[in-house]
Order: sequence, then C-alpha cells, then structure tokens
Amino acid sequence: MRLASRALWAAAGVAWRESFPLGGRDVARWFPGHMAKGLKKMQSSLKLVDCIIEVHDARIPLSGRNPLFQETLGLKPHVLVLNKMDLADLKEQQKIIQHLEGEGLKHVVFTSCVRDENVKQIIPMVTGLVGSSRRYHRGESLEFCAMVVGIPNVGKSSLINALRRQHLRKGKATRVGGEPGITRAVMSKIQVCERPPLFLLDTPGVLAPRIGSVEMGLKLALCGTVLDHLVGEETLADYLLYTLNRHQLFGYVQHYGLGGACDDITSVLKQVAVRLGKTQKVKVLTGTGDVNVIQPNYPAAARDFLRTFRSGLLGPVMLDRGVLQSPLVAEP
Ligand SMILES: Nc1nc2c(ncn2[C@@H]2O[C@H](COP(=O)(O)OP(=O)(O)OP(=O)(O)O)[C@@H](O)[C@H]2O)c(=O)[nH]1
Repeated sequence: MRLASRALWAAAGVAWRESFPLGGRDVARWFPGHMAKGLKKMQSSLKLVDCIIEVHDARIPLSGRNPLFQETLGLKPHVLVLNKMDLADLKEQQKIIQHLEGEGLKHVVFTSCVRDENVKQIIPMVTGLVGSSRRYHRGESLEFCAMVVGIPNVGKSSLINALRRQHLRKGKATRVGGEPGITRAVMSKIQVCERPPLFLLDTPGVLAPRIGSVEMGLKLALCGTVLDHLVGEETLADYLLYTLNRHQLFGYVQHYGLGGACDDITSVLKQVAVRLGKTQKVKVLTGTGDVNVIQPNYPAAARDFLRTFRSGLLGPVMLDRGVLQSPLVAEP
C-alpha cells in the first residue's frame, strides 16, 4: 500500500513541504495551566509509595514528558511505560532505548493497553526495583505501592485497568476517556495484584509548565494531550498531513479514496468532506440572482482526519523521528 502510494506520488512529481510554518503561534495558549495543585498533592503522597510508574505516549518517546516528575518525584525508583505501542512505528526501538538510557532512564517498557501487550512485564520490574532499593520508613510494610504519573491522555487509567485484568482478572476500576483530563480526583488507591500485594495510585495528567517549542506542542496535540479546538482542528490536521507526507505514510490516500497524495490541507479536507458527505448547500447572492453552492464542512473533515489517525487507521507513526535522527541528545 505504501509503495503503491509512493509510486503515485513520484509519478505526479509532487514535492512536499520541507518545514511546517511555526511562527506566530502562541503555544502557551494551547495548554491550560499546568495543574501545579495536582503535582503538589502527588509530592505529599510520595512517602506512601515505593516506586513511580511514569506513563508516556510511545509515538513521542523522546519529547513532551513533564520534567517536573523527575525533579519532584525523582527520589523513588522509576519505570517508564511507553504506552500506545500499537499506534507507534517502533522500527527504531533500540535507538529509542539508547536515547533514553542516555538520559538515565534504564527501566523502559513498551505497552499497548488495548491489546494487553507487555503489560505483564511491569509488576516484576516494579517489585524487582523496589526489592533492590531502600524502602525508607516503609521497610516493614508487606504491601507495594506505586504512583502512576504522566501527562494527560497517555493511558494511565487504561494501564491500571489492564494490570487488574491481567493479574486479578477484574474489570475496570478507573475511568478511561478519549479526551485529556478524565482523571480529576488525585490519588485513588487501587489494588492491581494479590501476590505480591501491589497497589497503585492513579493521578491526573500533569503537563510541563512550559512547552519547549511550537513543534513539540503540535506533537503533543496530535497525541491528544490537549483539547483540539485550543490548537485549531484545521491547524492540527495540516500538521498531521505535513507529518504523514514527510514520513511517506500515504495511507490517507487509500483510506479516503483520494486521487493522490497532496500537501495542501485545503484541497485534502475538501475531498475528505465530499467523500464523507460533510457538505452543506449555501445560498450565495450574485448579480443574476441567488445561486446554491456546495460548501465543504472543513472542521468536520479535519476532525475525521484526526480521529482516523488516532485510531491507527492511517498506520503507525514515530513523531520523534527528527529527534531520533539527531545525535544522542533528547529534546528539552
Ligand atoms: N490505541 C491505544 N489507545 C489507548 C491505549 N491506552 C489507552 N488508550 C486510549 O487513550 C485514551 C486515554 O486513556 P486514559 O486511560 O483515560 O488516559 P489517562 O492518561 O488516564 O488520561 P487523563 O485522565 O486525561 O490523564 C482512551 O481513549 C484510551 O482508550 C493503548 O495502548 N493503545
């Protein structure tokens, strides 16, 4: 499918954009206050926990994490879970691991909570780490307790539910949602395993107080960590189109039955809207009387494009490809 599309592209002699216009965008406005209250509460519960499980999105393994997790909660053993691996292109998994090791992150697991992939690796890793580290004043306790932290919408609650499914054969204990900010109550303690007794504290998603760059903001937004309308659905759809074309992922051409790959978002959204029947008739007043014209519903087409991408139908992506290609230094 990819080859056929590439041939189509080459035959058409199309060139895609070398860069995405980032200027003039106020990334700070896209991200709501960074929820310092949540972080403070996590800090105060730190004495109850033996380990931090940080969940992040496997499509952006090297960017967008909240550095404050490390700074404020970094005393405890730490496991990084890169979730949503079913949506990520992990051809360069070893390189990702090397980059993370360079940042001092040695305990990394790639998971998919929708496919229950690798979820079983987490508890042995946590108990092994806790067993080989000092438990401070919790030395006499038989229970293990870990705090699950991460930016919004990366799958923290889904991970807790998946662990319960795998180890306790029990269903949902915590709410999951497609939009960021579903987990609001800080600190619900949930048992996920009986032998050994392991409890997890679910926490609300906390973004970094400052997003390093507009591009990082766009990647975070593509992964659904912020409400789309704050960035603008059409801007986000354009960044998605730019990324898919640069990565030669032309699945959208087949998916929407387009004539060929194209780097112009207005043209793509127009075709998508027509394909999906998301058009409306509007009366336009002309010199010779009223004329009915068909107008594409661009926002609806943009929403569908984003939804389709996030459900994995356009193929797996690695949004940190640029960072991976650079020498072993991760994005701030
Ligand atoms: N494809 C895919 N989707 C996932 C995976 N894990 C979670 N999701 C989806 O991602 C969305 C967010 O999941 P949650 O578990 O609510 O994420 P959260 O980190 O607890 O979210 P907040 O409460 O906003 O911080 C939901 O639509 C989940 O179904 C995964 O491994 N793969």
